[in-house]
Amino acid sequence: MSTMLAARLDSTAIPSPQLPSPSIRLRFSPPAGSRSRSLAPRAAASATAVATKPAAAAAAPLSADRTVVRIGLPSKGRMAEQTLSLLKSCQLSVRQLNPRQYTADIPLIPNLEVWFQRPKDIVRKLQSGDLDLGIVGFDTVSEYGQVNDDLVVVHDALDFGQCRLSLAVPKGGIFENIHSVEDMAKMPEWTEEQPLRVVTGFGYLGAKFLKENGFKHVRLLSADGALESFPPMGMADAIVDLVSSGTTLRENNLKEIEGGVVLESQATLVASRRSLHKRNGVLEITHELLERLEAHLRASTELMVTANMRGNSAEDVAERVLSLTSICGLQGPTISPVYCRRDGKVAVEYYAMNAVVPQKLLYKAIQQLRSIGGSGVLVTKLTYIFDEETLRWRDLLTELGL
Ligand SMILES: Nc1ncnc2c1ncn2[C@@H]1O[C@H](COP(=O)(O)OP(=O)(O)OP(=O)(O)O)[C@@H](O)[C@H]1O
Ligand SMILES: O=P(O)(O)OC[C@H]1O[C@H](OP(=O)(O)OP(=O)(O)O)[C@H](O)[C@@H]1O
Ligand SMILES: [Mg+2]
Repeated sequence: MSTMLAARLDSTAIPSPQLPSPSIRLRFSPPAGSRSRSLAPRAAASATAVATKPAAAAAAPLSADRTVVRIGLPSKGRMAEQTLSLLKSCQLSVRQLNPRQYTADIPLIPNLEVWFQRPKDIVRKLQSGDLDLGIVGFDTVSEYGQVNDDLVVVHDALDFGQCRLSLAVPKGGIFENIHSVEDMAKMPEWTEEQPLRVVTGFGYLGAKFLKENGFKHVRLLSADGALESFPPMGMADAIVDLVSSGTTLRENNLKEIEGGVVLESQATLVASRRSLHKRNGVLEITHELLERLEAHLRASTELMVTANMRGNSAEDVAERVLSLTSICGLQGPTISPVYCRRDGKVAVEYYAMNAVVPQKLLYKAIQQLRSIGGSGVLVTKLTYIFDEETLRWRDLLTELGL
């Protein structure tokens, strides 16, 4: 049975399990997709800031006697495996000698210690100075990262754990004709005596969202899991929970409504600002992680295609290849002669064409290459595409004032 706590939402306080006072600073950066997304958590709630930082939440001092850098990775749940697999794809395999141990290492980065922790504890330990870096969902960073503004989202889109924090209500009954948050806030059913009961594991974000959307009479209930069962059981009117495929909502006769997305989330790499500034090695390790992650994720949607083409010259082959819509390469295709021996002499009859092709255009590229005389087409996966510079790194330095 889930634990359940109740909090009343009034016009001044935003309850949060970890906040000593209702004065909270919520810091969202610009939406992902923009050039400056390196420090940019994606937030449907794009609003910046509510009030000031609570004095009691000032950052704990950094322990100077720790020389090793620490990264927190999810110890369990759906993100644990995908985090390890992403790191492995970047040649950063995590070596855990004993599965019952909470520590591990990454042989390629000797000064980095891995700590397996629950996602919310990763955020808390970043804030307390016990961790320097972490991989967690943006939802968790946003919910538990409000105590101080020490957290920096270094990579906002690690391309797994995609979900949204959303308000959902029963499909029928009093909600049958309710299709938007606006409609819902105006429902006459919610009174001081009988407030809207919303169950959520996201007390801070949920309360903030409801308040910003004009809900006056709300009773916030906190629960750990199976939130979707609360409305059908009559224990709550609505939920604020994570949605991915929407299956759990559907199976429980719940629906999302227009304007009800509180936050878009996916896995992020987060760092402690103080560690980046003050702890030896953190900035360098963050740079390497960021370079590898960004280059790997950039490469993950592309394939390298090599084909042999008959031609009179490299230019002749290039002319034909450049006429294809599916092959553009990074800077353009590379065309190089394939040497063979003819009548005792070195000759060139074929040229090899190399180009990076978006995965979704692969089949079209092969058809088009064949149509201009391409043969022996080889397709290889790419591990990395390193650009001239890592955009997120530049943004991080700017954010840190370096
Ligand atoms: N259905 C989902 N699809 C994709 N990502 C999700 C989904 N649910 C949660 N996530 C992401 O994965 C993170 C971890 O969720 P997970 O369910 O593994 O742990 P938890 O809910 O914090 O713990 P537990 O379920 O054990 O109480 C979430 O913070 C969120 O970022
Ligand atoms: O939209 P869907 O793809 O159906 O996913 C949404 C469900 O996933 C999460 O639950 P989880 O599986 O983590 O179980 P939990 O409630 O125990 O956390 C979330 O809390 C939803 O219940
Ligand atoms: Mg869960």
